[in-house]
Amino acid sequence: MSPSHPPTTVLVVDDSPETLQVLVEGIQEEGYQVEVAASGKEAIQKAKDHSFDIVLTDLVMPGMDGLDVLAHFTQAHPETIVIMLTGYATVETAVEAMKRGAFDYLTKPAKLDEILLVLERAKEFISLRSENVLLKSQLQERYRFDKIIGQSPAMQAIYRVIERVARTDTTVLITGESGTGKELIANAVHYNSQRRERPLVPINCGAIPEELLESELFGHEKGAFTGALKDRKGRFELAHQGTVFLDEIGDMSPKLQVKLLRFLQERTFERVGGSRTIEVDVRIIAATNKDLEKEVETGNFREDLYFRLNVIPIHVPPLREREGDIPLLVHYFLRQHCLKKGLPAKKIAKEALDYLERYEWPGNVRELENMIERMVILSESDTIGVSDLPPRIRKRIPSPAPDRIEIGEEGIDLKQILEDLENKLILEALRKTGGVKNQAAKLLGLNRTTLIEKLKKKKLEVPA
Ligand SMILES: Nc1ncnc2c1ncn2[C@@H]1O[C@H](COP(=O)(O)OP(=O)(O)OP(=O)(O)O)[C@@H](O)[C@H]1O
Repeated sequence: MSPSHPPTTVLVVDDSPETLQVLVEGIQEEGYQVEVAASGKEAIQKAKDHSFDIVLTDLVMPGMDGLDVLAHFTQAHPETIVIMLTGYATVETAVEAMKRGAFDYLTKPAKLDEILLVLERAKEFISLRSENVLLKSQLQERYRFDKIIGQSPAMQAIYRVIERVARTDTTVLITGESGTGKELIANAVHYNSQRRERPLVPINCGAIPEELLESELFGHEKGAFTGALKDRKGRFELAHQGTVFLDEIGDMSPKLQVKLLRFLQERTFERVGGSRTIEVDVRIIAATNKDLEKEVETGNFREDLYFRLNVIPIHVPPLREREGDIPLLVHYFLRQHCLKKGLPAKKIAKEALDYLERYEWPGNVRELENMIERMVILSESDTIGVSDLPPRIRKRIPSPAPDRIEIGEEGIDLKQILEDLENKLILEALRKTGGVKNQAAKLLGLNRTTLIEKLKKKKLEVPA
């Protein structure tokens, strides 16, 4: 353990004060924080107020003996390490103590050196154990959102919201362009919540005609409409104690918006064609790629429903705005799709990856994944190169220079011309991206720091 850790605490339990005196001084000198107890009873009392890393106890004591002390600590303070001190006559009992969970034993009269050695080992054990706990929790951390790839600040902020919101039953509204991973996030919220053992029931409100959607959501009674041959539970009932994921909520008809609003307010509903009021306990996660605020303004979406849904908003940014996530996703999908197809793992050439990083990805992660899947199948070599990329991604910004430039007798200043051209292109990229250096750098095929260095060197002003 490094010196910055708090000192290891040791409780020495012995009924003979002389032994105690010598032991305590010696152990303290080595940097341990030592407490003493003259009986098992006192030890238990002390452990109520302090937590000890290590208990060093005599085996034979009047009243509670060392085995009793051991039994108490393994029960009440399983983290504490117990070491037995024993005379030759009771070595067998000490061995028995080891079987019952003691860390080690020492025979009396124990030399201080021996004691320190055992303490050192115990300390090492404690340190390894806590490292192990840490590693395990880091693993959990990693696996918690194992299907969502991305380390950009934007994604990290989303992970933090997921974590916080998963612990509650609050309604969540996930917005973002198509293919940004909204459904994946809805899944993460559900599977990290206390409802994880109960169903997550998704429904795409945009894909189902209104009449059908109503009965899908709320269920129907026999005879409610032609074709309703028997009673049927809706998704809300099926999701009882779980989560309902209402995808494409922005496409819901005004009539259903009213019914959904009532459900959100009262948590009760009637099946289509039914009069019995049904109560269910579900958490609602809704998602849309529409700008709901705009939809509210134009009267397509009820404002009151919008407020009910937008309790915790999660906005998923488009892929082109997630700094550094594209290479992570590319490698992840390459691995996944090669594995799925039983192919040896393929790599991607740096230059090809550069193109992918510069592309705008209007279809976001879905488009990226589909493209990688196709390339895995189509590319014949084990490294994907620029020629394997679809033409739309390979296209370059058209060169602003004409095909042929005359050079007169007087010659030209090549350096100056190139410098001017470079300046113009940099300014154009900055103008196009509203001065956002990150995006401008991408347009220019530079990394951000290179662009910033160039701006500084050339003393260029970022256009307003
Ligand atoms: N961060 C990510 N890491 C790994 N895979 C992702 C990520 N984001 C999206 N995907 C994958 O991309 C595809 C599209 O994601 P998803 O369906 O969650 O998007 P969406 O925003 O709900 O899309 P839509 O609005 O069109 O319904 C899925 O196959 C999903 O697994």
